[in-house]
Amino acid sequence: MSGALATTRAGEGAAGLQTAVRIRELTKHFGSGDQRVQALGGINLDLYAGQMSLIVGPSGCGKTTLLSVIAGILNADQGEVTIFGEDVTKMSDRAKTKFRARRIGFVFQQYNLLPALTAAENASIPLVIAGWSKAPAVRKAGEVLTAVGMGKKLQSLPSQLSGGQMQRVAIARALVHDPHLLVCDEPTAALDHDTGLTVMELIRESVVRPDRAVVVVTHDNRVFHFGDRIAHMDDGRVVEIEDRDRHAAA
Ligand SMILES: Nc1ncnc2c1ncn2[C@@H]1O[C@H](COP(=O)(O)OP(=O)(O)OP(=O)(O)O)[C@@H](O)[C@H]1O
Repeated sequence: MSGALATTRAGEGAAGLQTAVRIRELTKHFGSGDQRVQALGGINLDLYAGQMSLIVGPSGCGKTTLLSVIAGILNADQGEVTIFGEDVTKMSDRAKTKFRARRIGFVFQQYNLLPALTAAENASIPLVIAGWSKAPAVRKAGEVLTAVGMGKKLQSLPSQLSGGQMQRVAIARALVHDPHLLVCDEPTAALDHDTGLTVMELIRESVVRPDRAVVVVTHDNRVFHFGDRIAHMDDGRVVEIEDRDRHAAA
């Protein structure tokens, strides 16, 4: 597909869209002394609601580190990350865990399904963690699984599913608690090309709503065209931002 493409310098914003993720002067190092590695070297980036944003760049440039800080899994050294107006970098670990459970959904390259649980039970986990009792949680998970094309596999175990089907279960699990932000780390990396495209389409359809945002880390350039905003990273920095008008005439 093709659409109008605008390239801006890192840090510039797009007008008229609600900011979902606001990142300012974010730094992160690992190790110390000779082993010290700068993973993030002062990131400034805005990602918008109603959009799918991609974070791309060469191996080791800091993509997963950035996604982990956005998702509140990893603490930054310095800087600020606000998610729909809430500053995760200022939260206590306890508050962050609660915030994550309520507001964020996760999809990873590895599906991380529990092998002894059915598809519906796996997808219900965030609701059970949020305090739902099992029967309504599994029922709700069944609805979301049906919406992602897995209605006939609710009782299947992960070992009975293909990679693409397992990723659909993982997507249903990520969406079941109706998060505002969906973060995906290489969601297509373990899938063949066509299945990868279907999964990206599904993620896009499921989350691109005015009050929701999705951020995908990927090195798979075959899925770049799904992005509304593409942040290119190199050596711990955002070096270029592409904004694509998906509705523009080809
Ligand atoms: N836990 C860690 N301990 C030490 N160094 C780390 C750790 N995690 C990441 N790094 C280093 O930080 C830098 C950024 O890593 P990161 O995993 O964020 O990159 P990436 O762009 O996601 O790479 P890839 O595409 O290969 O997954 C790399 O130099 C990496 O070796």
